[in-house]
Amino acid sequence: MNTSSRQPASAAPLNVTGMTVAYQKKAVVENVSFTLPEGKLVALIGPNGAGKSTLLKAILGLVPSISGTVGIYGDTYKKMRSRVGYVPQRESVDWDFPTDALDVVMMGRYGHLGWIKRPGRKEKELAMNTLDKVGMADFARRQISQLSGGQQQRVFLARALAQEADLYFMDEPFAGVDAATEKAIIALLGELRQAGKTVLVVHHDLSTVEEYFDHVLLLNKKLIAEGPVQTTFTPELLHETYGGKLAIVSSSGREALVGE
Ligand SMILES: Nc1ncnc2c1ncn2[C@@H]1O[C@H](COP(=O)(O)OP(=O)(O)OP(=O)(O)O)[C@@H](O)[C@H]1O
Repeated sequence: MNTSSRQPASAAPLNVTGMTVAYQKKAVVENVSFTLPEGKLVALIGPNGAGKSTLLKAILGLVPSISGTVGIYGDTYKKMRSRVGYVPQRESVDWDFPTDALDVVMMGRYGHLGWIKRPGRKEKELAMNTLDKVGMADFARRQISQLSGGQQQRVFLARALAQEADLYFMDEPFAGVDAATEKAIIALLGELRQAGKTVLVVHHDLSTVEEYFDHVLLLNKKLIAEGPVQTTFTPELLHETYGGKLAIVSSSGREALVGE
């Protein structure tokens, strides 16, 4: 049996080693190394300016890194692109771009289709199904500029789902969404985990980390710690990550941790 072109079954969804990224020669991500376990929901947390978005973008080759390697299922991102889904930060998207919700979701299928083939009925159906999943089927033909912030976020999640990726990166999917959208996103994350997908989420609300996530990466330019939430999301490591910017408050009898 020729298995030379196959990846070992044990290759981790994501393996980053020695990642350093600088803007104008100033390092904002420094020597970061970690491996993500398969089938987990992982929170990437740290104070404003800690380098969270930059780290995601460097992994995806959207900003250049000074040093470091990225392995995705044991291969390069370029080769594994179709297995990766990315939900960018909402502010980084040009919402005036003249396109409707359904077309945005169909863009998620291009990796499967190649650029030459035009999406057909099957692709459209799949895109409609994912819009339906995020409660946006009625808005399929609405221009994205005419959607609310939470609706735009749902459309981008639908696009990532339509990609049928195995490893997802989401940059603050909960930012500025209402309680219903937050619930919808959490349900989706649960479904992805159920299906064995791995999801790395930049997250700000420390009070929900324990409830939503399995695993956590604590970043402040350097990686302070990473591991299961139970052993890594500790007051000591959070203080180390956030420094004086962290306040601990009591909420419903339980100690909750609040970021900036
Ligand atoms: N294009 C850029 N050019 C120069 N500096 C940048 C650029 N993008 C980000 N930075 C700087 O790099 C640092 C890390 O920014 P980044 O957006 O990665 O942090 P973050 O942890 O995602 O922050 P936040 O939680 O506020 O979104 C910050 O000091 C920021 O000002």
